[in-house]
Amino acid sequence: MNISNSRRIVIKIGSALIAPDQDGCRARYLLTIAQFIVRCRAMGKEVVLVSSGSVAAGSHLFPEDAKNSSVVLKKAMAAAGQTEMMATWDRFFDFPSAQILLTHGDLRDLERYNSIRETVFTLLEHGILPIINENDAVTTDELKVGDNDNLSAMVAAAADADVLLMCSDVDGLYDKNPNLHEDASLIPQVSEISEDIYAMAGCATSQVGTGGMKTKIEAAEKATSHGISTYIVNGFKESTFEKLLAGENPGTVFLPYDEPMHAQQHWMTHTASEQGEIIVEHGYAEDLKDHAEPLAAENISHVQGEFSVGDTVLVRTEKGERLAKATTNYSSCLLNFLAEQEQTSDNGHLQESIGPVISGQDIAMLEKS
Ligand SMILES: Nc1ncnc2c1ncn2[C@@H]1O[C@H](COP(=O)(O)OP(=O)(O)O)[C@@H](O)[C@H]1O
Ligand SMILES: N[C@@H](CCC(=O)OP(=O)(O)O)C(=O)O
Repeated sequence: MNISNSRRIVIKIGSALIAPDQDGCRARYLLTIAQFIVRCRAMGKEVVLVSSGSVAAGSHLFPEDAKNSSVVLKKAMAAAGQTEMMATWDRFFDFPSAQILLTHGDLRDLERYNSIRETVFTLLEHGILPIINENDAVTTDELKVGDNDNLSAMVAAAADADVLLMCSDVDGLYDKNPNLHEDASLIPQVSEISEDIYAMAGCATSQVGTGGMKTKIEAAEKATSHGISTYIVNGFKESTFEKLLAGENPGTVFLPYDEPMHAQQHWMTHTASEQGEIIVEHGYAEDLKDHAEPLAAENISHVQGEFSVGDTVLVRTEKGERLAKATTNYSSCLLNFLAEQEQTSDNGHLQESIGPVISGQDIAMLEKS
């Protein structure tokens, strides 16, 4: 899938494009991108914008030495800069735009995840451009995504997009950092994201970037597993967007999985956070590596953490090998109770009435790490 034959596109814009001088938002590079968005919509495509830049836009309101500041000041910068960033985008369009601020806490809660989907779909139905950013002002270490590359991939999956465009300050993924190596070569296409691909990615070197190339590859892994064609392109070049509209690849394209994960499995694998752990016995662990099958209480060695029915849990071995993430049908309290009962009576009848601890279709196998 490319831009010319796509239906719904998520475009991620990095900080360096919004606030290139780290001195408030600048239209310098945004006009071309705004025109691209307008042309996509005129072609009948739906667009969702994930925009970084609130911290970079707000930093000039604080003392110069605050730029490498504490988390608290960065949150204040984000809150102040978000207003400026939204106003900057809104000035380019003669159609309305809408602000959506998210944390990972929102995305990993299935009820809130579905609520986000409903809001995005409703905005798109009414011709309103959703502009999404991480809610830096309220997020915490435990709740945050931390970079808009991964956020844009989660948004693309939630929005059922068919293309994710990550616009950066380089042409695409190179075999090594092009800002540090003159002999770096651009990689036009990635059909499988392997450890070798990750090994090429260094960190951000711009003054304002957060994610670097590693987070873009993580994002590509999330999006392609959901069947989304993912591009890393140079947002600073006008030619980038002309080529995209012509159906060409101006940067690096990550090809989508031939057999994408089902939506629920994708959400569990890439967005949900495990609320606890179920440690399984060796026999079940070995069977699970072949195929996902229901988990019964007798296959459980023990549980860790506290979780409720319907929560996402990690299924792992005694040695810590992460096997799968799954939706549990039993709370940790009930599983611990069953474990105590096992010594005294047969609780098989209880399981017959409730069913398996984990149903086969609620298991998302994890890639061997
Ligand atoms: N293998 C690589 N290919 C391309 N860029 C790389 C690579 N490794 C590290 N980088 C760095 O990643 C930067 C892009 O990430 P980042 O600064 O976070 O951009 P953005 O703000 O657009 O997300 C590039 O400017 C480059 O310095
Ligand atoms: N929520 C942050 C996003 C930070 C971020 O991911 O920046 P970048 O690596 O430039 O896309 C902000 O608006 O500054």
